[in-house]
Amino acid sequence: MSTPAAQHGPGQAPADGIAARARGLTKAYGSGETTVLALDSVDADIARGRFTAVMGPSGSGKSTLMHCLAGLDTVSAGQVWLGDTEITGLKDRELTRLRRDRIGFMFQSFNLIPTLTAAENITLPMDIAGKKPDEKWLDQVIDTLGLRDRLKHRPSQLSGGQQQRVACARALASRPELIFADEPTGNLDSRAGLEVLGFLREAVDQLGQTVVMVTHDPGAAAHSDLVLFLADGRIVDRMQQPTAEAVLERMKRFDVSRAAFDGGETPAGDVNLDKD
Ligand SMILES: Nc1ncnc2c1ncn2[C@@H]1O[C@H](COP(=O)(O)OP(=O)(O)OP(=O)(O)O)[C@@H](O)[C@H]1O
Repeated sequence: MSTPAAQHGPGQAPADGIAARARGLTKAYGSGETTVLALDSVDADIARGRFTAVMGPSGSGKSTLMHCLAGLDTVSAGQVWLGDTEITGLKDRELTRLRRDRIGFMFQSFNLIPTLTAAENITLPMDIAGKKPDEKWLDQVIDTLGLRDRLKHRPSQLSGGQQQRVACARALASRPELIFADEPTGNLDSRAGLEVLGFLREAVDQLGQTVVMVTHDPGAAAHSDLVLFLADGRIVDRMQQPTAEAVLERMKRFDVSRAAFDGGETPAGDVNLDKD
């Protein structure tokens, strides 16, 4: 599914159908003996109009990968494209504009403004950008998310699930090229979590959006089209059309290899450490 890095010069457009692309993406924190290699030469393609989940043990680099793909963090080496724009090397101001205009974000903690109504929260990023929302699209998003009768409520008057639906509508409002969701169900009970996952699925299937979701939950990952598994800063496996059971089984193998490693033994041997 990937094209060798050598085929891409700086700023050269990636092929159609790819919403975001990373080549040789490397991120190190700190320096000298305390250096942590959070991402180790990652190659990844995020397919347009698809729902991609990112999973892996704690500290494997999931958030760092998302932050680097979204232009929220600088990279140590390698290249990242959003659509046909190479974002590695862009200046802060250009990155801010790119994130505002082309990317939607959802976080575990909703990040809504408490003094604003649901409607105001949904359009806030566009208001800040001085852009008028496409009313037809916005109506469709609000109806798809079942928020029509909650628009005048403030976040404190909404349940967690409703607040996350508002955050989802905010992410969708500008019809972004890519939505990044970082543990979007982490603060929700299982029923509200399922609802939000269902809406993300609908955003992909019915509204044609592209979603990348970081999660620890195999059940949540099962709503995606493709799971990327990270371990020690590398993509070590991919699973198409995942089921919760298959994802859980795959995650257990990380535990086995980690336990063996911690015990000073050779890892179980069934973990696929091949990149791409
Ligand atoms: N700002 C930072 N400074 C130093 N090290 C960092 C920083 N951010 C992340 N790291 C390290 O980089 C590695 C990857 O972190 P990251 O948060 O991407 O992992 P993760 O898979 O998202 O973890 P979790 O599932 O626990 O959220 C970890 O070893 C972490 O300690």
